[in-house]
Amino acid sequence: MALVDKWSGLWSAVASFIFLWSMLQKHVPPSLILRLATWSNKVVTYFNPYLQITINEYGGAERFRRSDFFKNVETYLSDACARRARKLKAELGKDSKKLQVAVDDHEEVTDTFAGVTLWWYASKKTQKSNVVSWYPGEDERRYYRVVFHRSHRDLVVDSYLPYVQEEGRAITVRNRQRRLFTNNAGGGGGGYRSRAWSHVPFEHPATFDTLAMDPVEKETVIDDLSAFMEAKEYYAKVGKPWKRGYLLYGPPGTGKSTMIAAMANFLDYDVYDLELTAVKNNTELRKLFIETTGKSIIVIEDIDCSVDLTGKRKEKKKKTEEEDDDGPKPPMQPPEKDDGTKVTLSGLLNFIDGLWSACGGERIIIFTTNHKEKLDPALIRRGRMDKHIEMSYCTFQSFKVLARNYLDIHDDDHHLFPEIRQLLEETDMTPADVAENLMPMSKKKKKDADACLAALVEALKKAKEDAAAKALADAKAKEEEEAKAKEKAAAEAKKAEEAEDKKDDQEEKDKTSDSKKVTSNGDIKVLVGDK
Ligand SMILES: Nc1ncnc2c1ncn2[C@@H]1O[C@H](COP(=O)(O)OP(=O)(O)OP(=O)(O)O)[C@@H](O)[C@H]1O
Repeated sequence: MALVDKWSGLWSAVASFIFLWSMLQKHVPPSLILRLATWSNKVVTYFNPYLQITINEYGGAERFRRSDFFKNVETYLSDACARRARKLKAELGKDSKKLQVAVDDHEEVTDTFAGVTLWWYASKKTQKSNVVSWYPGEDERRYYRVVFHRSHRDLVVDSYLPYVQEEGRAITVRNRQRRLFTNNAGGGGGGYRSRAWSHVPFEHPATFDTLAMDPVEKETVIDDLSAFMEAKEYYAKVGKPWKRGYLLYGPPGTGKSTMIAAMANFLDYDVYDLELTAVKNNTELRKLFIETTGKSIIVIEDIDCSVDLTGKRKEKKKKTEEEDDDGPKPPMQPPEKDDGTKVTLSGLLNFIDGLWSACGGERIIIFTTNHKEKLDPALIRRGRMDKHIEMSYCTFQSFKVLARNYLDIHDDDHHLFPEIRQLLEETDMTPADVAENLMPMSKKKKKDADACLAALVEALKKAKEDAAAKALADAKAKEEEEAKAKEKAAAEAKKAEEAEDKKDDQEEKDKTSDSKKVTSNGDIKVLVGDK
């Protein structure tokens, strides 16, 4: 009965308020109503201890683009607070295969930061526009609103919101589908909407666990990458762009590309595979670089074969040295010209450490080569290529990684291991060739570790025999070449000796005939010959 009384009291109060309000609107001028509303707002604000901050989906400098801050808040709330919400929505992200679950509109969730409670509220407002929207929902603008006690204003503005922004960004990076980019021929300069890079999802499964290489060297690379990732402030402090260069060198099939994939997976970076032969000139190269994003690895494979960047300076230098030895100094060599028709060494050096290499930050540049000695020293000096990593033939340590990957052998006591260790020390076989031997012989046949290892032993023995035969043939060829050279030198020496003898004989003959002339003529002038 008491409850019914309370409700009827409330309804009558509401009804009185509505009546009063309608009377007020009828009899009081609108300017006074506006002033009354402003005052009442002020009174409410004065007594309300809570503040609110709104983060709009569009607005400010980003009128036509979804605000990054809004996206980061959305990601943060989905990750940190969605579990506490009762109304959620699920969407398939643009770049992600993962289902993204977010807090639904008109739903409130709480969060705590440094012991302070905050309330988040998601909602949307409809744009008032005369223009008919093209897509359903286009005129709706969503926003997030955070409410907190006014005593925590500084904490929220200075610490909490930047934290939400950073966390949201980090979660986005963790969840995104990474991409493998390749440059389009012509640098994407083919008109409207043409792009410099095309991409596919990056799904290479290689990791440092599956990479076969010397464990100590592997650890050094991992440490180096970890230090790079965490060194944002250090690079800023010393005034260097946040980038690092790696040179991977070694024979084909030793795992250079596999190492790049392992690095990308370790760092969670995108990969830009730059095909230099498809780049027209330095301008295009610069454009390609500018269009890369941060948190990426830029790779130029087989740099020695990509463009003629290697020999020119050396040839010029050699020529200059030869001419120095032989006589007059040549005129100064002109610097390598950029006539806009090719990528030059200086263009590539600019690409690595030019001014614009600082934009975006957090980039790794990797060159690979099978012939380190062919590269211009300027290209690979420390500071440009900070770390040189040699990928070598398969060692026993590397083999053990491959045996674990391919055959699930986790201990060292397989009876064939000692023989394999011995053979690997005696012969050069790339990890690619070792891996090939560890693959199951046919799809139908069950993978048999013993059979695979036996096949590897045979392959190693054969490789050893082939190498020995080749070394023998090479030595024989060298011996024959040396013998031939010796023979040739001896023949030439003999020829020279004979020529010398002939010359001496002739001189002797000439002397005899001249002296005869003197005796018969008795004329002194005839002594110097026929002249
Ligand atoms: N060190 C390694 N660890 C694990 N697998 C390897 C390794 N080296 C080679 N492989 C295997 O051999 C294949 C070829 O290796 P990869 O392409 O990485 O060699 P590369 O040195 O880049 O060769 P190239 O110089 O010809 O480009 C890889 O797909 C991988 O299966």
